[in-house]
Formats: sequence, structure tokens, C-alpha cells
Amino acid sequence: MQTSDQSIFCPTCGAANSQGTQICQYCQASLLPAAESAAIADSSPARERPAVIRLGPEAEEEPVDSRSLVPLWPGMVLRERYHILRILGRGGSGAVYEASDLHEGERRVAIKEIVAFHLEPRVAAETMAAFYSEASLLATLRHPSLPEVYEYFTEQDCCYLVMEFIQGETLEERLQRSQDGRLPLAEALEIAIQLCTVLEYLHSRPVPIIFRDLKPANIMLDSVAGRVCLIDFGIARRFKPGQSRDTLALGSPGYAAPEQYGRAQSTPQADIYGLGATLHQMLTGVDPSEAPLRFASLRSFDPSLPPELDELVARMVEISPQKRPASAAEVRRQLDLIRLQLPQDQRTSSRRPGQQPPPTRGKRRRQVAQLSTAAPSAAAASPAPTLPRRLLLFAGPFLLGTVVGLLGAHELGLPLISASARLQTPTVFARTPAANLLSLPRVSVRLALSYSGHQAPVRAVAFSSDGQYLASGDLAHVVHVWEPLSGELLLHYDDHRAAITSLAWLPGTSVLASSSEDGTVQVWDVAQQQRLLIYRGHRGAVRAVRGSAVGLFASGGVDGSVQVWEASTGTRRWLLLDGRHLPINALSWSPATTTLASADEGGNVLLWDTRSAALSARQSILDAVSGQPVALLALAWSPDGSQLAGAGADGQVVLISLQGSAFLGGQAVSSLPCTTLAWSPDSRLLLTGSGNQATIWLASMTAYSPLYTYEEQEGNVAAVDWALNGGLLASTGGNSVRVWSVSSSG
Ligand SMILES: Nc1ncnc2c1ncn2[C@@H]1O[C@H](COP(=O)(O)OP(=O)(O)OP(=O)(O)O)[C@@H](O)[C@H]1O
Repeated sequence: MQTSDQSIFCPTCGAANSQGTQICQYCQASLLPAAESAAIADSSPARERPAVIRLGPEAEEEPVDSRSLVPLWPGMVLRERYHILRILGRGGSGAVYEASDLHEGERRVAIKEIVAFHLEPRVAAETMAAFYSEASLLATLRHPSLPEVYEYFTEQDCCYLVMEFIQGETLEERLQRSQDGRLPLAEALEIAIQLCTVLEYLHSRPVPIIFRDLKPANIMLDSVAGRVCLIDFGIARRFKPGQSRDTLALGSPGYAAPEQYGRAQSTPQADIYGLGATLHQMLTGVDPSEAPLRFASLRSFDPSLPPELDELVARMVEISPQKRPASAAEVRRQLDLIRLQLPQDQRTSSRRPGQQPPPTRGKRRRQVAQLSTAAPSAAAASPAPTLPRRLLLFAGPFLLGTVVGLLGAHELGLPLISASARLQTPTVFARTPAANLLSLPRVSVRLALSYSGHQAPVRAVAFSSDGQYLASGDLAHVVHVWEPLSGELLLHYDDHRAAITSLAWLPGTSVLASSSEDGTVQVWDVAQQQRLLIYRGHRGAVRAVRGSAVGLFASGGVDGSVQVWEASTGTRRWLLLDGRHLPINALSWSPATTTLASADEGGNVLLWDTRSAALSARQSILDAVSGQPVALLALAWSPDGSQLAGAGADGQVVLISLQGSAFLGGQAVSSLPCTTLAWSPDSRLLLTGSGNQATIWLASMTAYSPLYTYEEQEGNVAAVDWALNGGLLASTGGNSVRVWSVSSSG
């Protein structure tokens, strides 16, 4: 359904006028008294006051346009069944997708989505009720010109209608392709006659069904079967005898009959009007939405057109429904007669509706890639008995050649790396003068090794909780798991299809999760060398994943949702939304796992109570100079649970005390974005990465004192981590990962 955001509909003639107009430009009636009711025609769920789902006490509500919501992601599998292939179109209330049905031999289906999760609970409930009513209506219909409905369901506050996929194009696209925007007479007649048959069918149901939105964009021409199909039953309604006017005025300007604008109840004559407007456009090339309710004689455009057709179309678009033909059946009979009277060579179209010119070599549609047989179903555990594709285990120390750099490890009691390791040019720490040297702890930092097994910039690093493993992930979607003190590569994983964004271990286990711009989180057990599952609950890139000690992963991404799911099965426990739909950049669990913190692109830190899955606090972070919200890029809870640190795109690091959720203030640590953060195990020191510098700070409430700054020569420091058992930290720089041994005193 399409309504113009800029239009106000005349209550007298139904014409669309621009907002602010006081006199109808078509019939000169006053628009003022009716403005309020006419505006109903312009309402859509997307324009309702937005709502917040699982809203906490401090959350505010802001308008959300459903068109800005991120749709399902090509590649994801909906309901463990429908593999989304591409977006076919987007409308006011959601999108339509082409998908392959994995339960039906990869049968091609079209899935229509109605997004409701951004709506107020009341509006969402109404939307869903309307959806079920329309879907159940459509599911009962059987006609060659209607797509068959296979299934409908709701999932995460979105409604989905799975239907027959029609291979072809819309009549609107066909008209755009044609010369002068019109069609040959025989083709137009064939399309109109087929439309009459489906309208006859709808209007003759025991309770007649009025389509109410007949227009070229809602008509599909099946290039395989040569049939004409009606799509988009969004505003179809049952005709209720005795009702004087429609509850809601809906339709598309130019094609909608005047009575659809609230003056009367729409009857089958409303569909005859829409068909007349469409037929007029097919024969003249004039788009009726440009001058609604004005239809010049067909023969004024093309004098060769039959006068009977001219007269029939003029009757079909009469303002008064009573003057229009009595039924679609009558229109069809007349069109048949007109066609019969045409000279033999003009009676049949050289092409069936929707039939395309034969494809030229090399222009055929590419076969859509099939799901990898190794990929487990969405959000479900895979019993995968074998290693996933490209999951390789390398035993032995052959990677020692890539392990370079060793400075004074013996001083710190670290094991020496094999003498075969090449020594790197010594790395120099620039010791930054501290404000008050006497009161500051002493930090001793030594480079233990540089790992250069990656072929692309490294974006994420994470120590397992026992410090045995270090995982690193890069822009070329490769994850390596290696032994941090020897650099021995244990696992090479490249089943992601886009850059790795974040890595997280499940505390106390060898289970690792990697999130990616490909929209998935992949989970595998490093010790078992087995992938456990692929989590596909997000729409769009996943930017953060974090594991909790109670067997849950939390993930967040550009779709603005935080999702909490079971690490062993991928079953989602909570979908946490705050109504703003700002991309989630970072997550952190409180050590007691009772709170989950998320940070978004709009500078909000949100605290979610994991017992009630409700928002318990929100803190907005503003740029120290401009006062504007600043995107938060990293978040880390101190291991003692007392405070939460956030890093901003303005180079600011903020601290939030968790006693009373007080914001303790922030300090600019760099003029460049601060992209990564990690706490020392004793919760006293904070490691940040900004530009090409990695800095260790004494993180006091009032000021941060820099203790060490390392200037990375190979690129920016995109990620850092501090091993929980102390002693080691890791930082990235270009394609390399450096492992440092660290000790502090005082
Ligand atoms: N059954 C189908 N088979 C193939 N393609 C379809 C099918 N249904 C819809 N489409 C494609 O999806 C596009 C959008 O469909 P539709 O008009 O139903 O949704 P919409 O524009 O989101 O609806 P609305 O106008 O209610 O906002 C169509 O233009 C068409 O290209």
C-alpha cells in the first residue's frame, strides 16, 4: 500500500493535494474542515508514535520509521527453514524477500514481512491482528492470479507471510520498460481480462473481498506461466453490507476510487475504478497519480483505439460508483467483445503477459548459491560430526618462524621461546611522564612475542579465561587461535564471509564465538575442534559478542538489537530493544552476570537487568567539546564489578560507577577515536587503544594517569585484551598481534 507522506486527500473528490493546500486543486472544495479525517489516509504504522519494547524506567521514546529498520539479511535462515536470498522490495511496513524453502527442496518462495517490533504494544497488537486476518483470508483463496500462501507466522514481533514466488516483473516495471510508458493494445487487453477474472473471483466470495489497491505496482506478470497475478493484499477487506463507510481510508492516489477516502464503503466498484485507471495508463502511458480523477479520452491519445473501449474505460473511472459497470464480469465480457472485433492480427499479443525477450547469452540470472551443507541450521546446535569446512588444526611448532620479538622475558620468569624464533627490531616504549610519580604504581611491560600469522589487519583479540589460548580475527574473515607464549597456531578458521568484528570466550570453557560483518556469530569448541553452531538472529553486521559465566552469549549489531542466547544451542533467551535502533558497538557483562551493558552509536550506555530482561539504566555520553552525543566504540566492566569503562569516537574514556549507576565523568585520552579497552585483573589499570598508541592508565575516578604508551609502527591499535590471570596482555597493530608480559607494583 502506498500513500504519499506529502498528500492530503480531498474529502469531496478524493484527489491528492499537497500538504498545506486549503482548496482542492481538482474540485475546488475546501480542504480545511476535513483535514483531520483526510489525514487518516496518510497514516501508516510507521508514522504511529513509536514504542519501546522491554523499556526500562529511564528509556525515552523517539520516532522510528520502519523503513529505516534493517531487514532480514540475505544469507540468514529464518525459522530454521527459509534461506533469505535477496530483498525484492521495501514498503511502508516492511520488506518482501526472495527465499529458498529448505524444507521443500529449496522451493523458491516470496516472504512478505510486516515489522511491528518498533510499535507501541497496542499498535503492534493491532498490526498483528490485522496481519493474521489478512493472511488467513489470503490462505483460503485459490486462483491462478493469486500467489498461493504456504504459511504465515510471527517471529520477534514481525509478521511473515510465505507465498508462491512469481518469477517476473510488476506491471509498473513493464510500463517503465516500454516505449512511451504504454503497451500494445492486445497485451493491455489480455492483462485487463485476466485481472477481471481474479476480481470476479474475489467479488464473488461468500463474503465479497475488495482488493482496494489495484495499480501497476501491485500486479505481477509471471514470465514463466504467462499469467497476471495480484500481489500485496495489505488493504484488501471484506465487504460488510450495511456499513456506510470504510473504517480507514486507504489506497493509492490516482488509482483509488473517490469513495475510498472515507465518503462511502468501498464496493466491487472501487476495484473496477482501479482497473479502469490501470487500463487507461497501459493504453495512454499517463500515470494517473500525477492528476488523480482526470482521465482524458483514450482516443485523444490514440485515435486508432476502439471507441467502445474508450467508452468502457470512461465508465470504469466514473466518480460515482453507480455509473461504473455493475461487475468485473461485465467488464470482462465487454473486453472480450472488443478483442473479438479487432482485426485478426491485432487480437493476440506477440508476447504473453510478462514474457521477456529471450535472454541473451551471459545475461542469464546467476544461480543463487546454496547453503553450505556443512552449515548448521539457524540458531540451533549442530550435531556436526566432522570439522566444518576450512577449520584446520595445525599441530607442531612450524609457525615459530612467524613468532618474532623477545625482550627480556627471562627477567619476568616467562618461558623462553625457541631459539629458532627470529628476533624483531626491538620495540620501544615511550614512557609518558606521569603526573605524580610517587603515588603511581610501577608497571613493567615487556614484549613477549609478535604474531604475524594474519594476512590482513587484525580487528579483534581475546584471551581465553584461563589464559591458555589467544584468539585473533582479521578483516579477511580469518580467526586464529594460538598459544600466547609460543605463538603456536592451534586453529585456523575462515568460515565467515566478511570481516571479524569481535571475539569472545565463554568463561571457564574452550568455547569461542566470533562475530562478523556477515551477520552471523559462529561458535565452536576449540578443544573439541568442532563448530557448535551459527547464530543468525541478527539483521546486518554483528559488531559485538560477549560470553557470560552462565553459558550465555550476548550479541549486538547494526540492527540495534542486543540478543542473549544459549551458547550450547543458540536458542535466544532475550531480544533487548530500546526503541532507538542505533547500531550496537559494544557489550560487556557484569562479572556477576546480573547486568549486561550495551553501548551504541548514539553515545548511550544501557544497563540491562538480566533477571528481568529489562532496561535498568541509561547514560548518554556527550562529546567533551561539542556537547554532541558521541559514538561509543568499546565497553569493559572492571573485573571487580565496581565500574564500567566506555571508549568514545572522540577519544574520550568514560567511567560509570555501578553503585547507583552514577556517571563518574570522562577524560579525553586521545584526539583520535578510542577503539578498544581492557582492564587489568585487579581492576586498577586500564589499557586503551587509540590511533597507533596503546596506553596503560591508572584509572582513577578523577583523572587518568598514563603509565605506559606504546607506539605501534605497523598500524592502528584496533583491539587489546588483558588476560584474566594477569601477566599478559595483547594488542593489535596492522596484521600483527603483540603479546606483552606485564607486572605492576606499588
Ligand atoms: N509473490 C511474489 N513473488 C515475487 N515477487 C514478489 C511477490 N510479492 C511481492 N513481490 C515483489 O516485492 C515487491 C514488493 O511487494 P509488495 O508490493 O507486496 O510489498 P510492499 O511494497 O512492501 O507493500 P506495501 O505497498 O503494502 O508497502 C513487489 O514489487 C515485487 O517485486
